[in-house]
Amino acid sequence: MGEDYKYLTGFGSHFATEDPRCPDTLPVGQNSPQKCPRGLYAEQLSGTAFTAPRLENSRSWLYRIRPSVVHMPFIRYHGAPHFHDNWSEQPPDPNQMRWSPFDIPPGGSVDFVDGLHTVCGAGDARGRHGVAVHMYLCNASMNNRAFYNSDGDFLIVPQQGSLDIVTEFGRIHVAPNEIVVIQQGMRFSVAVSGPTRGYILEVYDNHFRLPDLGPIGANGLANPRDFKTPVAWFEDREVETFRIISKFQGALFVATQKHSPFDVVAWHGNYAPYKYNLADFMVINSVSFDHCDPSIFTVLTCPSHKSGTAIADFVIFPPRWSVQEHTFRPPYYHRNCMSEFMGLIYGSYEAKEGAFRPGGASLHSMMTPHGPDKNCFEGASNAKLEPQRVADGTQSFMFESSLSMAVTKWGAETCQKLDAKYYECWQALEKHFKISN
Ligand SMILES: O=C(O)Cc1cc(O)ccc1O
Ligand SMILES: [Fe+2]
Repeated sequence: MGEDYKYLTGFGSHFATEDPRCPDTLPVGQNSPQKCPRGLYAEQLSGTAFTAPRLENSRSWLYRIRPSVVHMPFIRYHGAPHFHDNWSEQPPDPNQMRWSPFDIPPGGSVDFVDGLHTVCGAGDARGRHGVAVHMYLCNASMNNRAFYNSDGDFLIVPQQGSLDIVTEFGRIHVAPNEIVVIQQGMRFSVAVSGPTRGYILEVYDNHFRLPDLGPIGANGLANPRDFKTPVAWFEDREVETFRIISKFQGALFVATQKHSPFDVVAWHGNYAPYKYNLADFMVINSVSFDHCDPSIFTVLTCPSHKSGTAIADFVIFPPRWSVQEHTFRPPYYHRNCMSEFMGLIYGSYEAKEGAFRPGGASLHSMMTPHGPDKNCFEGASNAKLEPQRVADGTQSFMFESSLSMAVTKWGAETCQKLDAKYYECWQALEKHFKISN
């Protein structure tokens, strides 16, 4: 359970950690000694180009029982047929989309990897430019299997059921209302207990970072010290067949080996997975009037080369006080040059209390109009503007991308969750116009 897990704190820190069973394992004063302590192999995992600017440069040194290269050749893997990056399966569709909660398969034989389903995305893994949104819908633990993504990073948002994740860097427990980021190349294995569902934001271009705070100052929003990276943990386990599954150029491959890849006894560096509890987010908002843009709720951002424009932002709508005077407080009506994918962890979302439910989703594509439904508009236009708690007992979020995302065939048809009547929630909005004010 969660209590056994130990973490180091700080976003992007330069960590140094040894499994407590093996102190004094990290080489002192150098990375590649002629012989590593305890007969381990040294292996570097690079998260940026060797020559990336120092502030962005990320890599870690892993001291492991065997180097990762000890595996049989990769062959194609066909176990997760709905997990892909083919964005041309469906004709473009600019309509507002809303999905009912995605079904978790019955029984107990679908693990995290085989339960990956791509909903929408854009870009190209070969060009290292793109974004994808996936659901994981599973009910079984990965058994002698590990996964890594050669194409980009995963930001995982559990919605139902917690995940016990073994990584090369150590063990992470993550529950709904927490997120975990596992970057390109890191091997991990997910154990679940029962029906399990969540969302994944995958980015190809860059790693996630904390947003700049500008005039907010040095503190606020997601604070660096609340990000948690696991301490080193290893197992020295030989098995008949351990499968390493990789997503490479959008396709899945599997290689077998006869030992657990979770054999890193100690590691140091600043390229490591981390988790974050959304309850730790310090919310900033208007205390006078008007509705701030949702960027005030940005937890993490994956920047593009265009200044201030994200490949994808991870934005949350946390429980908070709403105090604005003479203001329409819910989200405004909106057309955006970005794509907005939203999900709900629990509770309801203030702009649409109806059929947007936990484990479901919505997509408002580029320039597609959206905003409060009729009930929300009428209610908020006439509400007494007292200080009020909003979003209590709820947690919704948005993946906002500067890329124009296409919906997969699974997202549009196979999942059978797309609500053809979503548009109706706006049709009853009345004309209130009077030429005399
Ligand atoms: O519900 C949405 O569409 C997300 C959203 C929230 C908000 O507070 C302002 C703009 C916006 O797009
Ligand atoms: Fe919006």
